[in-house]
Amino acid sequence: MQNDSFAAQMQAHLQAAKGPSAAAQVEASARNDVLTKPPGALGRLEDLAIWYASWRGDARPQITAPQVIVFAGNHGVVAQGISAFPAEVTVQMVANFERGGAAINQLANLHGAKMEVVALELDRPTFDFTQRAAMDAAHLDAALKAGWDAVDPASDLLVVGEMGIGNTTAAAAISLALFGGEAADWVGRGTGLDDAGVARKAEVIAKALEVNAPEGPLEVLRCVGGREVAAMAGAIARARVENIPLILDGFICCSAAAVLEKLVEGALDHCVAGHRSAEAAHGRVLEALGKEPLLTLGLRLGEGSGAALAIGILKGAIACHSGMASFAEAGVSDG
Ligand SMILES: O=C(O)c1ccc[n+]([C@@H]2O[C@H](COP(=O)([O-])O)[C@@H](O)[C@H]2O)c1
Ligand SMILES: Cc1cc2nc[nH]c2cc1C
Repeated sequence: MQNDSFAAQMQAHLQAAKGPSAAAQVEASARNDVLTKPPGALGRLEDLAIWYASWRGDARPQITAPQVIVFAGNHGVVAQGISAFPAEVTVQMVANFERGGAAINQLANLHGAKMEVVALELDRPTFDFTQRAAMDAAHLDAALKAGWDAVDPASDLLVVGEMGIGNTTAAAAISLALFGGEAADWVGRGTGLDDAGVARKAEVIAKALEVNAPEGPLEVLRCVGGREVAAMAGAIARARVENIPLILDGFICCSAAAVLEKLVEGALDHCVAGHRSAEAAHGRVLEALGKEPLLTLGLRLGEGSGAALAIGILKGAIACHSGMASFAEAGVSDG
């Protein structure tokens, strides 16, 4: 093979990936039509159930093996003063995840999801992307592969989350590069920047794109992304190839996902948006991806927390779809 980089292999896998099962979709829709409820009365839960069934190739599925993966990375661009918190919080929070003390641990436990934490070279932050590319090709490949390998192919639902002080700046730079507009459209407070900090962040991402001028989605990811962002992209791609439905989290997760959609159209068809974060630019990314969020609760935590909360909604949809009686079975008159 001429280009045997992991990134090129991942792209080829995405291009060759199968879609959902049309037969399961037809069967699940037919089942939905005869369940004991007025037509459409379960609203979006009905669409969710049919979508999930078609991706699993099973008209009456169960969710028994959800997986949550939290990727962590450090960012050289923190030297530009773009976060309200110091970089050491990333490694400290990884220890907290490992001890079970973070929000994501509680939400994963609540929904019976197994959770893994993948820390990506925390003592080797990416390069400051206002000076040069954040990663070289080998760094990008290693991070994509770490994400790809972290997915358990036996999972039946995936949530990918992240922890990385400075990563809303990376997500903003990615979004500006992929979708255009003004730098100011894509920056927000992150962990709690003041107005001056947000203005500085806009200058930082504008400079990053001037200095790097990345061309193509994978170059955008390499130049202004980060290890945990690339790992999320690798995991989302693997889930697509394995037909594992995935719930997207906040701004950083969706910027990683957007790289894939720009790379291969339809790469996110196995994804539903778990929530809309309070980071304003997240709503813009969701709109650009055509994804309607399930929840809008003002969360801006990351870690996969909004997506993990939405596991309950998807489980509710599947419990109704697969467990309810039909009109005929229950002896209820239909309309
Ligand atoms: O998921 C989101 O939309 C989100 C919005 C704001 C902040 N975060 C989290 O906060 C961290 C990044 O914030 P910052 O200000 O350091 O760029 C990182 O660990 C993210 O998980 C996450
Ligand atoms: C404490 C803390 C927890 C987090 N979880 C995800 N991002 C975070 C950022 C901070 C600062």
